[in-house]
Amino acid sequence: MMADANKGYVGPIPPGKKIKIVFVIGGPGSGKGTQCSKIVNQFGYTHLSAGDLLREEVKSNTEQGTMIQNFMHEGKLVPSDVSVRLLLKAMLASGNDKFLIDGFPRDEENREAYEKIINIDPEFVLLIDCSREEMERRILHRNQGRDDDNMDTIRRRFQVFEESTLPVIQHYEKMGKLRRVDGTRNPDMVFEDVKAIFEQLNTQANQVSIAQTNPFKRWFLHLCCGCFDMQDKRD
Ligand SMILES: Nc1ncnc2c1ncn2[C@@H]1O[C@H](COP(=O)(O)OP(=O)(O)OP(=O)(O)O)[C@@H](O)[C@H]1O
Ligand SMILES: Nc1ccn([C@@H]2O[C@H](COP(=O)(O)O)[C@@H](O)[C@H]2O)c(=O)n1
Repeated sequence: MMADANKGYVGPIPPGKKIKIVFVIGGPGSGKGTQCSKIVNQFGYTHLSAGDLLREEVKSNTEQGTMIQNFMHEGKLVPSDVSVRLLLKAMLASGNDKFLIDGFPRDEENREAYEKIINIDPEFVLLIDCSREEMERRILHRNQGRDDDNMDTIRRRFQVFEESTLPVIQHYEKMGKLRRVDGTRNPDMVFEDVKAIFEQLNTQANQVSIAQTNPFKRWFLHLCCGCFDMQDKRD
């Protein structure tokens, strides 16, 4: 039971502190970063983009930075232990207890490394669904000077999404953790659906905390909405 006792706790984060993780995934240019900024403003999460953390590391001019740059230039996935450790470091530095992890996990290896190193079950996985033509159009108009926003690399990034990320999506779908939104509409319309998903999570969390603190309300909630059995998995 030792491993279970540590499950969910990241390094010096005190045991008992509840950490909320939401993964945000979708194809390249589907609007993950755009929706994450809106979620941060409204719901107070810390936004950690795996791609941004890797781009920051490239700027460090270290051997690891050069290795990362080569992978990114080819549109390939950087070895998972590198991206997971960058995420862990950023989580520890943030002081927040709610994280949006954007662009992660991108493949089964990412997911397994996360489960080995961080191992906090995501509350849910938000999938921003978008057609390939629309994603391509957005990336080609993005104009942020990204080294990987060129046609050759974009093609490779789409291939990685279709071959490696789809199995991760299927995994979370089977677990009942996937929340899919139609990302082809304008950003505010997409956010309406995203907002509803986060509000539902808050409502569930409130019901659980009321249920845990007050036996009468616990019984009452049981009668009203059957949430008596809802348990925080990490308790
Ligand atoms: N719903 C939308 N409708 C139209 N344009 C959008 C929408 N969402 C984002 N965009 C634009 O499309 C481009 C890509 O968006 P964004 O960077 O948020 O996508 P992403 O999924 O994070 O991309 P990547 O995976 O390549 O980092 C940006 O220029 C952004 O302004
Ligand atoms: N889990 C990840 C995420 C990203 N990468 C690399 O970064 C590139 C850009 O990612 P964006 O999310 O910013 O589009 C991506 O093409 C990969 O090269 C990664 O390796 N692992």
